[in-house]
Amino acid sequence: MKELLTAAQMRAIERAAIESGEVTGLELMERAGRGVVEAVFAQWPELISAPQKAMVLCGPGNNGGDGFVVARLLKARGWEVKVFLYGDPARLPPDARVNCERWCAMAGLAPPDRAREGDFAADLYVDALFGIGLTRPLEGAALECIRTWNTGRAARTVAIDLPSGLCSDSGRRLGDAAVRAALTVSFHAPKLGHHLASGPEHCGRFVVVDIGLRPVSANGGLTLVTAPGAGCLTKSANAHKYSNGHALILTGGAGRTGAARLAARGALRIGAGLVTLAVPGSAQQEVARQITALMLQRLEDGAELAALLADRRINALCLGPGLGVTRARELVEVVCGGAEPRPTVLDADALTAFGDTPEELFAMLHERCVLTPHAGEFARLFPDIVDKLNAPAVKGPAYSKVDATRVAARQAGCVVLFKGPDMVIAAPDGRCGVNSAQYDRAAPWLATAGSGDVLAGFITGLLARGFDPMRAAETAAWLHVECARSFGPGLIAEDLPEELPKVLRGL
Ligand SMILES: NC(=O)C1=CN([C@@H]2O[C@H](COP(=O)(O)OP(=O)(O)OC[C@H]3O[C@@H](n4cnc5c(N)ncnc54)[C@H](O)[C@@H]3O)[C@@H](O)[C@H]2O)[C@@H](O)CC1
Ligand SMILES: Nc1ncnc2c1ncn2[C@@H]1O[C@H](COP(=O)(O)OP(=O)(O)O)[C@@H](O)[C@H]1O
Ligand SMILES: [K+]
Repeated sequence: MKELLTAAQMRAIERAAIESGEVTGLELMERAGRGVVEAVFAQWPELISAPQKAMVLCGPGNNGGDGFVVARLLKARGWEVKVFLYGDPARLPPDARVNCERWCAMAGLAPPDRAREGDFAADLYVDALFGIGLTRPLEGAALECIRTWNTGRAARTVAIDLPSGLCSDSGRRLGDAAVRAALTVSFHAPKLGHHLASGPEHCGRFVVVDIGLRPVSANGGLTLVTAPGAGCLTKSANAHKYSNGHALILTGGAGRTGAARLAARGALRIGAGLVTLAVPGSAQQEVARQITALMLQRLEDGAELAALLADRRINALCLGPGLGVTRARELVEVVCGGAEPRPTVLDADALTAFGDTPEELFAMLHERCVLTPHAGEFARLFPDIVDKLNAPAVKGPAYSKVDATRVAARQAGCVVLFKGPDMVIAAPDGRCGVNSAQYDRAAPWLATAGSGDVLAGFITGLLARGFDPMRAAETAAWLHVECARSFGPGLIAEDLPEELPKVLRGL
């Protein structure tokens, strides 16, 4: 598990290290600047051989301080470096001021309106305007300069810590402009904003450098979802099929069974011992023609479902994919309303069915449910939360997808998995993970019809295998992205379950 930090947590870690006497703020700033220069040369090796020209835009805080270090290190290598300061040198914080003075002893400073005149076409542009300290939109000369960089010549733009204009805790632009970097170099650990919302689009390539701070676990359980332990998905040698669980997936009527079949295939591939599709009579032939290892059970209505659930070996359910909203509404009430409710994934139509009456759904849900809304479904169930998320971000820290999903999980009383490349998974107890399909894990091929149905099936299969809901959702989501990356271009939803064995072998 890799932690994702808020700006406040990062500051606390830095403060603790400085107060303990382990390191000075000045030394941390030097390491940060050195880390940026090394990352720049790793990204653009063509800059190493001969001195080049750099333009460094420093801001009024410690992000600016890092910029002065970078400027000095490049100049020491013979580069021609121009530094522009947005702010009053006399009001810089102490470490940044020391580095500003060191720079001024070597060369001059210019005001930022000069940084956009275009009289100095640089080989490298360094954004050291704002990092984790940005609290309001860019304005004045800073804004003008960033706009020029974005529209103009600045192909090699490196952002120090965070592209200026981006909120560190939410990944949202404060106001409407933020640096579009080709490379972003952050320190110690990724921040939320590097992975959420517009963050990845602005960061370009993203690198975290070690500046010698000790790992501390102080963030209330917010992690980047990473590979599950190799052992947790194996099957025990002496298990029989029922010890791996029995998942029940409910389908809609004729012509609408594809989505549930995709989910069922996913549940089976991820290792549920048995998977049954519960099908209305109208669709029985259609489904029977399509399946082999999957089992089929005719099921017309809620009364028949209640009777079927007398079989306690059915230990996980999936409702929603292709179910139809009328059937979904009836069946969800049976599944969630009964005594001893079972682990259940509610997706697609099972969520839409309660779009007008989310409170009725929440009243039935229990802590072993998992809701898997995409943005549209999330907005129908949690309109107030989405209003906050959609309100213009003008003040940092801005309301984030993590805030939204955490509140949704508390309201619903169960795990909520909010889809997207910046997927957030939250439990009502505050645990929260971000399954980021970005940077090295980008999986754009997942934007294909039916991929969400497979994800619902993966989660259901893991619930059947006895995973707790939060772990089932995180593990399934991680594997889902890995299947897409492993298959690559041309992926369609059917390929995801078929790619899973290869991904599992690689764990
Ligand atoms: N926290 C740490 O552990 C480390 C921090 N370092 C650097 O320090 C940075 C954080 O420094 P700071 O806390 O000084 O924050 P910043 O340098 O990001 O900027 C904060 C300053 O800008 C002002 N400000 C915010 N929004 C503004 C706007 N729109 N227009 C004008 N002024 C605005 C704030 O009032 C504050 O004075 C990090 O991003 C990183 O680059 C590094 O030196 C390494 C270690
Ligand atoms: N560009 C993308 N990058 C990574 N993952 C994506 C992207 N677009 C969609 N996804 C993922 O694909 C799945 C789509 O689910 P959903 O919207 O429910 O589609 P469907 O209903 O067609 O199955 C989700 O897991 C979502 O997170
Ligand atoms: K920056």
